[in-house]
Amino acid sequence: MGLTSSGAMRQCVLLVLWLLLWRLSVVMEYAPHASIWFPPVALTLTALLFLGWRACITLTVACVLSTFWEESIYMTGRSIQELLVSGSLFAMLHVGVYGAGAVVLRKSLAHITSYNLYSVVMRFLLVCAASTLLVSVVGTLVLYDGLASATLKETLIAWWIGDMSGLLVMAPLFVALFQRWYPSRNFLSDIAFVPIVHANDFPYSVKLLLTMLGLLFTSFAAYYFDSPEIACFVFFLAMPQMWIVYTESPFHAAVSLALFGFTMAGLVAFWGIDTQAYIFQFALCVMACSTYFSMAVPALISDNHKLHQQAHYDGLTQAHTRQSFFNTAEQLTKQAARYHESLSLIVFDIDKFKHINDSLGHIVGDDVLKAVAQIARSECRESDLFGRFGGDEFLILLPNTPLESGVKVAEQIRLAVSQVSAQFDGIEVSCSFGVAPVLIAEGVESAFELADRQLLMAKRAGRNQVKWPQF
Ligand SMILES: Nc1nc2c(ncn2[C@@H]2O[C@H](COP(=O)(O)OP(=O)(O)OP(=O)(O)O)[C@@H](O)[C@H]2O)c(=O)[nH]1
Repeated sequence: MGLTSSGAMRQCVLLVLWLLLWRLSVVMEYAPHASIWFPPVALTLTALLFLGWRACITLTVACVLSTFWEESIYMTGRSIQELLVSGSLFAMLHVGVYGAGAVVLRKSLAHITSYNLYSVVMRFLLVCAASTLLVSVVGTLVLYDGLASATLKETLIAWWIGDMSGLLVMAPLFVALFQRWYPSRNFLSDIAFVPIVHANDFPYSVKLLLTMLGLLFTSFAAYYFDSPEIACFVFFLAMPQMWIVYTESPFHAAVSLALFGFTMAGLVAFWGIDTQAYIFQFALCVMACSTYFSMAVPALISDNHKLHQQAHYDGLTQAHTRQSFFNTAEQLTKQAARYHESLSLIVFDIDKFKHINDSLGHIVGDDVLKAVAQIARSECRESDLFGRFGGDEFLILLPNTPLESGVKVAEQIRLAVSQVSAQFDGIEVSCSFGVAPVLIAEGVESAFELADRQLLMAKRAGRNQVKWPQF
């Protein structure tokens, strides 16, 4: 019952929202009955994508109601029967063609990743262009006096551009919103990346404000000077939009595009610059296409960052992986040679860790590993290099540290590890340590062999102790 009523509620929201968007589109009416900014089409495609045939009835009702509403605005004197026929034809065309578009897109949206983003974008753009062209041609010929219409060309082009810009600009935002309502659909989930940005980047609101001010200024100048050349400056606003695309989430990019579309439609209507409306609409379409193709770049950067993290840091303990540890240690050794500094290497291993795993399970074992790693790190300096050799064995490279100081650090860690026992209901947790100096001429690998031998001696001597070579 709860599900049914929430489903009915969503259908009502869909109906009201569609009609409101339809009413808004009238502000950009360019030719009789054709607006060059028609956002309800994006809601149609998205609803059909997510709800399939369940959206058809609601959208059909919306199309018929909009025909009656249109009549109340334009008073063309059509009878109720004529309005019903006209509304039904509009609904069949609108729902039928965009429904077919939704079927084509459904599969590709479910398998979208940053690697195939460009091909999905290409498919989306083709579906947008083809479906809007088909709807506008058939719609103009069937619904508005056919070839005899005195405004055939104007109506057709306005209808096509209006539907196309509405679809291009609003569909991603609606997909993101519907995704929240219907999480099981899982569209776009693989490109829900967090962009990598510099700490000193400006906040989203500033970028958005800049774009809106640019739009306000350009539209005012186009109105004031009544100049299509000046209106062309709107293409430059692709720059702040690209800034948003590269540094913000895909959702933020979709919001800014939608906001740009709505504000632009409002400003063109407000200033009454209908003659330049096409320039603004083309700029909007170009901006939308650039936005989608450019999204691949931050998505790939984000993927790259994730891969880099996985390659360099162990997922469980956040210590450097073995490979990353030895690569970085090599660099630090070269630096130490340059400045005639000493380096020490600590190798340590949890005592009888197999027993902890076997008696308490691997999940607790993992928690012990994490806790030991955290304690060891807390005893180190920022400049020390902490790595996981594998299993329960860890490595610490201590720059600018002679062997005696390295032994002291190992001893501190050994004492601190006893705190871990308290965290795990008194399980005995201890570690054995081997410490060795890193001799510049011999490198880190041989220091590791030496320290590892000391660790073995510590194990043989009864564990929970630190061993180092006596020179
Ligand atoms: N929970 C968990 N266990 C791991 C992980 N990696 C390795 N191990 C286990 O850690 C244990 C390592 O045992 P060893 O170091 O060989 O021996 P030990 O029991 O610690 O004995 P000593 O080192 O001689 O004190 C093995 O049982 C591995 O299966 C891990 O990521 N998580």
